[in-house]
Formats: sequence, structure tokens, C-alpha cells
Amino acid sequence: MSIVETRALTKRFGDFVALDRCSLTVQPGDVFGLLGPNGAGKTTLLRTLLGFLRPSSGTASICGHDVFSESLAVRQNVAYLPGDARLPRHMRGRSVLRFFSDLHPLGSAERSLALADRFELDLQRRVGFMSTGMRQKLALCVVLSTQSPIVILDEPTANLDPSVRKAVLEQVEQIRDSGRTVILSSHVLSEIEQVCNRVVFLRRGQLVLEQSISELKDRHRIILWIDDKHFEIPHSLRERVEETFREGDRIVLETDSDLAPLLSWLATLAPRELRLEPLGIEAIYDRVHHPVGDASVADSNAPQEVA
Ligand SMILES: Nc1ncnc2c1ncn2[C@@H]1O[C@H](COP(=O)(O)OP(=O)(O)OP(=O)(O)O)[C@@H](O)[C@H]1O
Repeated sequence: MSIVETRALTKRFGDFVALDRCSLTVQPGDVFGLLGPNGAGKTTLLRTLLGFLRPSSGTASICGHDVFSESLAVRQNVAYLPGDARLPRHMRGRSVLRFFSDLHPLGSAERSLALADRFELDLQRRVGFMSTGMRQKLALCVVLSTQSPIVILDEPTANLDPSVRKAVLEQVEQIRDSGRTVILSSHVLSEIEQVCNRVVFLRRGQLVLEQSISELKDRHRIILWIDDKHFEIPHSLRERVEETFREGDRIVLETDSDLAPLLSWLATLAPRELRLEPLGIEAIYDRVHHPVGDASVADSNAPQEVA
């Protein structure tokens, strides 16, 4: 059974559609990545899942509870790191950790202190005197130390230096290894590729592609330079390969199947040069967000402010 499920989930702010009929399922143990450019609707989706925003239409449930009408039950199962976590500025780091671990039924002061140590965070400092990155680390200690079945992280590594980023991703991997579920939004494609097993791409409020990371890793791009003007993929290989681009003597092919038969055939054509590269999430991201012939959205489509 899915641990998170949305069906045709839609959120409008006035006339502006921030989420447009999004249907997705997250399975227990998934590390589920949410990708999309600024304003795509990632935070709106996460805030709707947490019951902070009322869906305009469609449904969403977490652990079988409706996210809006049963939001208390939902929040008991979720630890959430917002993109702009606000913590009491007058409190010292240590008191913040104690306060939140007492508050959350699945919290633990001991775990949060151990994390602060791992992130090399000075807990003597008051929140108001911490840097942006230090406050982010503190919020992460609060969220990552709870044992909630679902952990939702909105851009968890923003503002962090590379060594803390690495430590945060290790924590995500530990959560995954303990069988819990993570939903993670990030602009850092390599992080998504590293820790997620599934990823969805949001674009202007719509889910435009869902991709398993293991399938993504099997996808390759072959670029070849060939003098033969009559290049044609043989019938027997057409199922395995797709020609995506041809310009003069340069041809780009993509495939997600076994490379051996394809490379054997290409070798018989004696190309002048041949390059083989894993397609990677970055190429998919570019293709999804800058499709050929796409015109950028005019400003007239911008939302109106809604409280
Ligand atoms: N309360 C609101 N009233 C009006 N429009 C809103 C409101 N909240 C969000 N929006 C709009 O909804 C769209 C989606 O915003 P959202 O914050 O979900 O994007 P995002 O994908 O998280 O972006 P980013 O990567 O920049 O954080 C944006 O155009 C934003 O301006």
C-alpha cells in the first residue's frame, strides 16, 4: 500500500494554478525526489501534503489519512523541514533541540545532540546570532532526529557547506536504510541522483515525468560522427534505440537497453569518432524543462498574491 498518495491534486491561488491535477504515489522506503525550476510548485505540493494548504480539488493522503481533514494524524507521522525554517531567535541552540525533542512524540534530545555534533554546530549560540547555514543545521538536527515514518525535506542542503551536505545526505541514506520514507525537494541534481530511488519532475504545477533512478542509470547517449549519409537504424535494433538528433555528420542516439548489440552494429559503420556517455539526470532535466519549441511563460501568467 502507498504511504503517500495524491489524485488529481490541484491548488489554485486566485486564478493562478500552482498545482495542476498532480497524481503520484510514494511507497514505504522510497526516497522520493521532487525536481523543478523555481516556482514549479514543489513547496506548494509539500505544504498541501502537510495540510497547511487546502486543496482546491483532488485528494491527498498520508498513511491512509486525508491530508486536510485528518491533518493532525498526518503530522504525527511526518517530520517536515520547510525551506525557510524559523526557529525562536532568543533561544540557544541546545535549548531549541531540547524544546523540540520534548514536543515531538518521536523526538529524542540525545539523537539531536549527536547530530549537532556530527554537523559541528555550536549549540551555545543564540539562534538570532547564528549564520543562515548554522540555523539550517539546527533545523536539520530537529527534523532528522525524530523517528517519524515519513521525513519531508524542502531543499535540505541549501546554504550548507560541502562537508555538511555530505553528512546530511548520509543521514537521508540512514533513514532509507531503516525502512522509513523520505520526500526530498532539491535543485541539486547530483544529490537527487545520489540518494533518491524515484524522482518526479514538476513544471508549471504539472507532474511531467516520473523516473526511477536505476532506469535512469541504464540510459545512455551515443554520439557518433559518420561519413555515411544513408545512416539508418536496422529494423532489429529499432526497439532498442531512438535517434534524437542529426546535424550534418553528427548523430545522437539514446538507449536504455543492453549496449553490446548496438555498439557491434555501430562498429561495422566505422564512424570517425564515437562517444558513449550515461544520460544522467541533468540531461533529462534539460529536456523536461526546455523542450524544443517551448516559449517561456509571459509575465501575464504570474500569480496574484493570496494570503
Ligand atoms: N500564497 C500564495 N499566493 C499566490 N501565489 C503563490 C502563493 N504561494 C505560492 N504561490 C505561487 O505558486 C507558484 C509555485 O510556488 P512554489 O513555492 O510552490 O514553487 P517552488 O517549486 O517551491 O519554487 P522554488 O524552487 O523557487 O522554491 C509560484 O508561482 C508562486 O509564486
